[in-house]
Amino acid sequence: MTTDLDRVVLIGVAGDSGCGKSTFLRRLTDLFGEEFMTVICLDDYHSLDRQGRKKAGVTALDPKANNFDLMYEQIKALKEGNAIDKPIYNHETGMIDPPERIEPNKVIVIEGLHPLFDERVRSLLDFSVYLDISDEVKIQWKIQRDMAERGHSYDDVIASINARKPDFSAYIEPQREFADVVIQVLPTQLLEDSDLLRVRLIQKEGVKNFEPAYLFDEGSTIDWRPCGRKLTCAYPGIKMYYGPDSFYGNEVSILEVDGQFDNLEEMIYIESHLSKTGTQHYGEMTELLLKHRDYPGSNNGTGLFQVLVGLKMRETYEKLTSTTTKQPAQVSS
Ligand SMILES: Nc1ncnc2c1ncn2[C@@H]1O[C@H](COP(=O)(O)OP(=O)(O)OP(=O)(O)O)[C@@H](O)[C@H]1O
Ligand SMILES: O=C(CO)[C@H](O)[C@H](O)COP(=O)(O)O
Repeated sequence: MTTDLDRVVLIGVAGDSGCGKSTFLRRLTDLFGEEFMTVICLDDYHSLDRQGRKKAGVTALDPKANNFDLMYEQIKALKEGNAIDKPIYNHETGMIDPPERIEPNKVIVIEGLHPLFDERVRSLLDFSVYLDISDEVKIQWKIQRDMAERGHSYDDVIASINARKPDFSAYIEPQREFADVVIQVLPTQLLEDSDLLRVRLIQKEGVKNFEPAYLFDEGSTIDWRPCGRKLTCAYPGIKMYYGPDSFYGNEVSILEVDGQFDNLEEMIYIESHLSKTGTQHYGEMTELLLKHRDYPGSNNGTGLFQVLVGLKMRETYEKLTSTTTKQPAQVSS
């Protein structure tokens, strides 16, 4: 087929199941538009179905249960502007369904357990994020969802997290090293036994087409307590941090928010102290948060950083597409 797409931009969203990938993708849709963004769930590249995994004694997180050759070939084809016939993993039956045709699009997002696992797939990505949820928080979120919506017991939830843990540590978590940004979600340091969150945005330095966002003064180290006249906060307030660090031996800069925002309208105060956010007009970040105040995490650092990472993805997209000189339409067999 031929396509008039000048440049297909490929984004990777990595993380365990139940770590907020769908919420993040809904926020991305606001920025790219549903029509121009196609999401591919990498569960569709499971090579073993549920029964096959049971027989082989492997989990879906194990590379042996996934077809990375096909993943690479198909993602590469999409990036080159060609349509693919992608397999479908059916979560209801646990079986592999007949394939579906996927056309290339301006933005292709590959999301799931392994977008950064295979070196060949990784090399195709234009920007990537890893959603890094600490065990304590993962348990909290899974309990909320799986007990309330899926009828699982507390013990089921803990058992399923524990059963996945060895493969998660072996195959999923190490992908953090390769992400351009990591959104790390940890329990608060402001109070003991609280469900408040401390959220860190770990931004890799030196990545092409990506300049990390910063607070006040680029490259310095800042501790900021923004609560006061311009930001109302309930006890124990909010603590923000910005500074340089190293992560898997890479130079990074970290932005951090610990605590919860009481009045989302006042987010403009925080936004006006952040720079290189990728916004296209003053207050855009606050507007995007306010648009979906009902999404989980909108009143803490998870929502704020998901929006910020989305804006940086859009900025990367703009940079890549504005520098592309128009190529003749591709012809493939
Ligand atoms: N920022 C957040 N704050 C609080 N809870 C959250 C947050 N993000 C997600 N959750 C909780 O985790 C659940 C799973 O979120 P989401 O569906 O976005 O994750 P997912 O990674 O797409 O999951 P899956 O792959 O299992 O579909 C939500 O229903 C919600 O209960
Ligand atoms: O980690 C997962 C990603 O969503 C799933 O557990 C994996 O895809 C297997 O799915 P299922 O449990 O429905 O067979």
